[in-house]
Amino acid sequence: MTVARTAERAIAVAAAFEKLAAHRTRLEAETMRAMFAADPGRFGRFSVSFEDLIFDYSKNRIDAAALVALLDLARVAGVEERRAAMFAGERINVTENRPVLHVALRAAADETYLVDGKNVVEDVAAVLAAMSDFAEGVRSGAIAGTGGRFTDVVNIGIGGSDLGPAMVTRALSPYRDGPRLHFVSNVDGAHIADTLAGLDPARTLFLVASKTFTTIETMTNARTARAWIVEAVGEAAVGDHFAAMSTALDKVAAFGIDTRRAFGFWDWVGGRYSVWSAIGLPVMIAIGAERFRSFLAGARAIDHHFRDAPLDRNIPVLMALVGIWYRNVLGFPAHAVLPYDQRLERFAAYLQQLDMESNGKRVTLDGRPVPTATGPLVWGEPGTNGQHAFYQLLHQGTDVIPADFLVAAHGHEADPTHHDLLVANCLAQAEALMRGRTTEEARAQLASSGKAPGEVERLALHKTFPGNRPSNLFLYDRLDPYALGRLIALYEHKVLVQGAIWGVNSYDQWGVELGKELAIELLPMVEGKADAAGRDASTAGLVAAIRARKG
Ligand SMILES: O=P(O)(O)OC[C@H]1O[C@](O)(CO)[C@@H](O)[C@@H]1O
Repeated sequence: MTVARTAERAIAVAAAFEKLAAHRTRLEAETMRAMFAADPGRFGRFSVSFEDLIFDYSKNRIDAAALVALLDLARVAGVEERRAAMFAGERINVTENRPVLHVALRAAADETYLVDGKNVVEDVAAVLAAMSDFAEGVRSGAIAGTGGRFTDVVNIGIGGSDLGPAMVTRALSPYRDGPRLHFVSNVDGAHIADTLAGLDPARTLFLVASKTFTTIETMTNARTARAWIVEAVGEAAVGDHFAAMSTALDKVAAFGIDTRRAFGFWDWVGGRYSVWSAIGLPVMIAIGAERFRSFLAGARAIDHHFRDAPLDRNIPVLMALVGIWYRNVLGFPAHAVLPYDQRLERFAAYLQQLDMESNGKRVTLDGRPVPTATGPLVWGEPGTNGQHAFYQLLHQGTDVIPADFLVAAHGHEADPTHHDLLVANCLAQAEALMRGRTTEEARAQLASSGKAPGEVERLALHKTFPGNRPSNLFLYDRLDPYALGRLIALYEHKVLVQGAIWGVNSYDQWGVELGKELAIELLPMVEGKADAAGRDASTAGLVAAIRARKG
């Protein structure tokens, strides 16, 4: 099976996009408000239920005919082939010559995922068992520091070795009953200094998380942590206070971490897809091995849905197609992620890496320029906070920014007062974006509030909301480990579908390299060990200014 884009396929994709342009012209004359008024069955037709999860995509500027055209695009672009190739363990990460098999990390024991003919599910199970022993040992106190039971665990990692576990442990705080967790990612010494302030070295465990075990931020922070332990409790204690998660176990050993405390994973796991692997160890320490397995099971349920559901009932496929419609057909540059859940405060940051590092690409699998726009800017904050910050622009700004709302029917707190208000706000925002308020309605409201006719006219346009602003809404019972696993997997598979349509490799990230290389070149100049001759005038000028200030 080939995942490369043949000339015939590129022509078919271009033709499918042309057809979509015709649907855009027709739908530009429509509003969602009118479509809802004309069709009481719209919610049923444009939503998909999976277990307790509802994916409502009815508040989008699409109709049945446009959806059919989008599904055709998915077919001609080879989405089904790319999906099959991923599940089959083919090397769909063509620039690094690797399979992409994060689905194997959450496989059931009786499933088979092959890499070069070998079923990797057994290896995954072995690491999970070792992680479980270690995590439960830390939680029970059987594995302790030189000063007794660990009170604090510090994960040192960045990107995929930080964002996943940090987001998930925050999201699942009602399920946390292990030691306190901290995450250090930034090379800015402030991050580790502020984190370690107040911690007891004798009761602190460090987890050094790095797929490559070469990332300069992580290695720098790990060395600082090591020095902190050595200074407080001595060189001999280092072994008791460190563990590591990596694909490079030789480098872990070279760093001086006991390989019995090193948890491995494989090069077919991308960093931004690695929270299900050993990189999830801090999550397991926080919530326990059993709940971690439930997190994996949620993702597995979505893997099966993605693999088996017909395209027109397939939630990740629909998420992707709606996104393609806005990005490529209507030309909207951004996508907002708006969880109505304070504990999902890191969710948008997590999705930024997942989506933007995956599909922020400009060439196709065979190295030609992509003929369409690719990944949008992904950003967001939890509601209701965002409502009092940037929603003004969402409602009345000159750009249209499609949004995903996420909300649970139940909160974890006993008193439902807050949660009911939260849910009402979430529904209200989605409704307001869709419906808007016409100038006539604004006038009527101003008049009924007693404003003089002149004031009514002066303010009516300011109080007009254009509406017709799209959103998806994910509703589920409760944000438990299983539900969170499902949500993340939905977005992972959305990325695959969009990457297949754009014809890009969603699984490399060469775009992060240049800055890293230049930082290494610039370091001696910042340190004053080399001069900046030959750099551009701005960089050289700034280096000189920094040197002058450092004295
Ligand atoms: O886990 P590592 O190898 O330290 O890499 C950290 C992060 O750096 C990147 O390679 C580039 O930013 C990410 O893809 C990755 O998640």
